[in-house]
Amino acid sequence: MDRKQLKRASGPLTGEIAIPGDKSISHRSVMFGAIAEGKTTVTNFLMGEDCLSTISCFQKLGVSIQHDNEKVIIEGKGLDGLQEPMELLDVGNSGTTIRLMSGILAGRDFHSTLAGDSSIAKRPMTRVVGPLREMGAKIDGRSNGEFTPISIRGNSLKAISYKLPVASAQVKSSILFAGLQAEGTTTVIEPVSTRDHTERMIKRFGGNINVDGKSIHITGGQRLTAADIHVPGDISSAAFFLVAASIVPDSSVILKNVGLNPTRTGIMDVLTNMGANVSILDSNDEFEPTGDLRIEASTLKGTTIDGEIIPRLIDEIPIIALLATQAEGTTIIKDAEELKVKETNRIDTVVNELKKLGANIEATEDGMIIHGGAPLKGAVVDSHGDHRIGMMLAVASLVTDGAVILENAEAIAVSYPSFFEHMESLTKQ
Ligand SMILES: O=C(O)C1=C[C@@H](OP(=O)(O)O)[C@@H](O)[C@H](O)C1
Ligand SMILES: C=C(OP(=O)(O)O)C(=O)O
Repeated sequence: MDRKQLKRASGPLTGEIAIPGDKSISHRSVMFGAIAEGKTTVTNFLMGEDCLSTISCFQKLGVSIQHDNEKVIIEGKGLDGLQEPMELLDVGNSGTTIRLMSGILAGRDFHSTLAGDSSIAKRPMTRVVGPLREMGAKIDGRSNGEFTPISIRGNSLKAISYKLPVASAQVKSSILFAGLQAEGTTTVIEPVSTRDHTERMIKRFGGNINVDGKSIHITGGQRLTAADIHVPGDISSAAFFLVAASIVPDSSVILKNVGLNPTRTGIMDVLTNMGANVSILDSNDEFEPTGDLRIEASTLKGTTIDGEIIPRLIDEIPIIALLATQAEGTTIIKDAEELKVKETNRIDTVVNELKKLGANIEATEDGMIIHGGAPLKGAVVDSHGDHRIGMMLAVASLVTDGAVILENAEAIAVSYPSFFEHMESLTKQ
């Protein structure tokens, strides 16, 4: 357990940093590289613990994967190249790993067992187990497959048409991976659009996928071919410094190489609505759009965040809650009940930890209400093993009167191992 003492910023945040690779895209680059035919080279891969769990699971499935810093080389032998693992597939803390891999394993004719840490053990799996069983996979697990460990005996699959009960890119992607192996055309219908990295990557690896509004169609039996992937920086990681520079007076920071896929840029819309001073300096539209961002401190006002924007910023809600404590007026976050099934119940952890710092914040059934302007003070706070809560609290320490002691700070390595280095580089005068 790592206890870290953090201090208020002694001046503005200045300088520039290159944001590390996107977690969602890094996971998918290994998954597609492993099931495609040929050598896939991935650059700017996120060396966070979650993505390393994905690499280790595919190595246990017999895939040769080498990595050296942010470069990963995967020798794909097609879906049929995956082999029955001799060991448990340990997904660590990563929901994306277990949910997406389940879709791949559902169509493989062998047995595998997946489990992870104590947080994964509490996260719901029926959302993927249900549709994968409908397609023909045999899956069992604790509480009839709702919780890990889950074991999968893959099978020949049949296509389904599936209306997602929750807006979840993980569930969508899991079914698309199974659909790639099923007989016929699988359709997934989303209630609200979610991140589309899987769809983009299927095309990048030479596959066919048809997106018609919120309906996505994929035909089984396709063979994918290796591709080179340069992973853009993670906007969900950039979000912590977008907020830090917005709330520490006189700051001016440049964040290089940030992924700007429109299904992920809800934070930019919220910053703009709240009066933040953020601009895109230079952008590039490759298979995933990217750009450099400039952010300067400004006066902020409260806003309402609800409806279709929620999946576009779901992982940024903890840091948006902190932003709202520094704004004039009230911020209301609604339609975000999915926060309850993340690494922690992020409605409760955000509210409880920010209250310890003196924030005027209350939990609601599907979000939270934040009354801005209450001065924040030092306290002992806890990430509860949730990387995004840990980083939000570390950013909060820049504006508290008095030191913040952060318990379980090590969780941050799940998605942003160089977070404290970057924070130091921007805060040193
Ligand atoms: O597909 C992905 O890479 C992710 C989807 C989201 O989860 P849900 O699909 O459960 O909303 C997000 O919270 C998670 O961090 C990554
Ligand atoms: C929810 C997250 O990830 P996962 O579901 O992959 O654990 C996250 O990174 O905030």
